[in-house]
Amino acid sequence: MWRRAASLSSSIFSSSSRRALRDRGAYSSKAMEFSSAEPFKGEGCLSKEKNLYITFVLGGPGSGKGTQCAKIVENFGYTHLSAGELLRQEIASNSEDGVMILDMIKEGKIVPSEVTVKLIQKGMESCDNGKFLIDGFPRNEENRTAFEQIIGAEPNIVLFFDCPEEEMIKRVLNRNEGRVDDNIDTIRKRLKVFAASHYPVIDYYSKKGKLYKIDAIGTEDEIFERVRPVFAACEGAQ
Ligand SMILES: Nc1ncnc2c1ncn2[C@@H]1O[C@H](COP(=O)(O)OP(=O)(O)OP(=O)(O)O)[C@@H](O)[C@H]1O
Ligand SMILES: Nc1ccn([C@@H]2O[C@H](COP(=O)(O)O)[C@@H](O)[C@H]2O)c(=O)n1
Ligand SMILES: [Mg+2]
Repeated sequence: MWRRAASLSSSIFSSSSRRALRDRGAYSSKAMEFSSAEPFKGEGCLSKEKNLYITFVLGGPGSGKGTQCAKIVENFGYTHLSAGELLRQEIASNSEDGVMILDMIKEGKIVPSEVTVKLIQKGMESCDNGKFLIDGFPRNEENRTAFEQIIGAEPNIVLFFDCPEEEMIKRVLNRNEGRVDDNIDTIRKRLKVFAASHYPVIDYYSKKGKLYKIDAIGTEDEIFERVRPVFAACEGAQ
């Protein structure tokens, strides 16, 4: 059974699971420093109603977050909430914030955290499942602290897809899904924003022993074989 986020942390992994993960190259040396359970604030309504298991999925534009999330959903029964996709749906619904969000996305900027977290909250509340992949979030420290304050929870684990810029540019330009930000000018802006804002977030979770850094070069299946053991270890610990 999935337990309340309060009682879960990377400490749920047995030492043999940790060894197996390390041997498969699923995480960096920093992330190998597992911390003990963090106190769970649990003030948000969600945390009182559901047993939560939250994974944040990080990585630059085109690093393959969405692609790998689809495989995690298929294999491990998570609910996938992509922050970018929730924002695009908000634009499509002609909501009050739609025009502001579209302008930010076209410029590769990060939308004010309260807007994004409220959309994530709605997504989490409308779902019976408590196992969430929150993709493309948090993009910066403001996102991270807003989630803690509004949702009242922390992630159990954080995946970081590590991909060179040239590869990310190539993948985004080949994506062909009609996204307004899949053009070279916006990609360059998004990469700048990513470079300027992601490190403190990664560092924060690394120090907490929650970070799994995944080498995002290879075929989609090869990369998933690096991701799989992270989730298999969680299942084994239930
Ligand atoms: N390992 C891979 N090798 C080659 N192409 C890939 C790989 N993984 C994903 N792709 C392709 O690269 C593109 C970007 O992948 P994806 O949409 O999963 O990235 P993302 O990290 O979610 O990007 P964004 O942050 O822009 O939403 C897609 O067209 C996808 O099919
Ligand atoms: N936490 C976030 C996530 C996304 N955005 C905006 O959406 C754009 C697309 O996001 P993807 O994850 O789908 O690549 C992104 O460039 C941002 O403009 C955001 O503001 N905050
Ligand atoms: Mg995506």
